[in-house]
Amino acid sequence: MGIVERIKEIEAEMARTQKNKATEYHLGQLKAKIAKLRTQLLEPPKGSSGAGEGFEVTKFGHGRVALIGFPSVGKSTLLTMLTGTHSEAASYEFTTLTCIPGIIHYNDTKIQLLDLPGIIEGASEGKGRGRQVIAVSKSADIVLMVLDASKSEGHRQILTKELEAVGLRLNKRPPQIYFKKKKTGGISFNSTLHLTHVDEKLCYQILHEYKIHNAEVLFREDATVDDLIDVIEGNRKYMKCIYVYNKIDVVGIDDVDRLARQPNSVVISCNMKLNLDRLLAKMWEAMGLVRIYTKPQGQQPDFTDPVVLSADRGGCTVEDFCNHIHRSLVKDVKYVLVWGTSARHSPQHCGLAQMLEDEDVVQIVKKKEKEDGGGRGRFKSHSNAPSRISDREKKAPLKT
Ligand SMILES: Nc1nc2c(ncn2[C@@H]2O[C@H](COP(=O)(O)OP(=O)(O)OP(=O)(O)O)[C@@H](O)[C@H]2O)c(=O)[nH]1
Repeated sequence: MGIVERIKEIEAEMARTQKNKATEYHLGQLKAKIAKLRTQLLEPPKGSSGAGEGFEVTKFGHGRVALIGFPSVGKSTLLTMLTGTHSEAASYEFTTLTCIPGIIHYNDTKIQLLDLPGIIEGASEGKGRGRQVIAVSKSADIVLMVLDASKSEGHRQILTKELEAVGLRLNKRPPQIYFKKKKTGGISFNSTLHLTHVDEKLCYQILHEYKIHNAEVLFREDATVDDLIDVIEGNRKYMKCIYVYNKIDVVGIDDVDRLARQPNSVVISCNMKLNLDRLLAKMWEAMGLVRIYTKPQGQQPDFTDPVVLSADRGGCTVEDFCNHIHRSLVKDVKYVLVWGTSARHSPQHCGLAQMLEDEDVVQIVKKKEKEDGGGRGRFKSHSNAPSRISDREKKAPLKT
């Protein structure tokens, strides 16, 4: 029997089983069995990267956004509108067969937008191009789920289910469960609060299903069995998702109003160019990018070419900023001067642990320079445009 058939069989058994206190252990075990089989199903064939031909697109820019949705909802039209890159759009389904990248220029940053083939129900079982689409989506920072405003609301649920089945968790944060496998010592089960969904016995049974006999488990929130399985599997991807309802030009104002009020949703019309700026603003907000402008000593900040940091990738402290410029920079930093919303007063003298915020301006004062020149210190040739800064530095008077 194939993996898909085994999953279906277990799902049928779960549907037949009544949910009550007596069956919860059995149901928990069945859930763990399904999770294990799904992980097996998703393992890429040996020797392949997971993506397929036409899907291996090099990462570019400061972030990556994937467009996913059913066929003919307007993904290609949206890519063309936002990036100017032409992606085949037509009124028949499955016009896009591979991954088409485009670049959005927004707020001094470049964001890579990927148009992907429409996915269908059963994508999680490898139907259609589902497997490749999902593999590429996982490589993105956020997902835009494009939906047809004139079609059933059920589409959103079906897509979310398909993505959940392959380990993508949309608009959720990782469960607050500490889990560590050990070599000896048995299982230690603890919680910092009263648990209503999982008890020690259920936890033991699930771990047993994974053949884990020595581990430390600490619940820091009232998590569910599914959360525990997610933590044990350890391969879940937690992503922000914006639900983009396209084609609002063909639905009534009441429907538009209802859709627009849902959380994480934006209503747009590509054909009439409606609300695209709102979509860009929402996308920017969800990506959580932080632009830091560098200021050479005695000169105006360089507002053309920010260093772009992200809390999800690498972090946003002064140390992360320095590492982004050059790995060896951190050990030379005496302190930094920060102007902007993260500073309590302008400029603020900060250390490496200071959290930076979007549009802060940073000047680095190096140890050696201070010692060498008594105030002649300056931030040299470590920005994204080194030659330009050092050229300007040569001419400019050295003020803070
Ligand atoms: N009424 C209306 N039609 C739209 C809008 N945006 C796109 N369309 C139409 O929807 C059809 C499908 O658009 P595509 O951009 O090819 O859709 P897709 O999601 O890329 O489709 P696949 O490549 O099959 O996955 C085309 O005929 C578009 O003209 C819109 O805002 N309003």
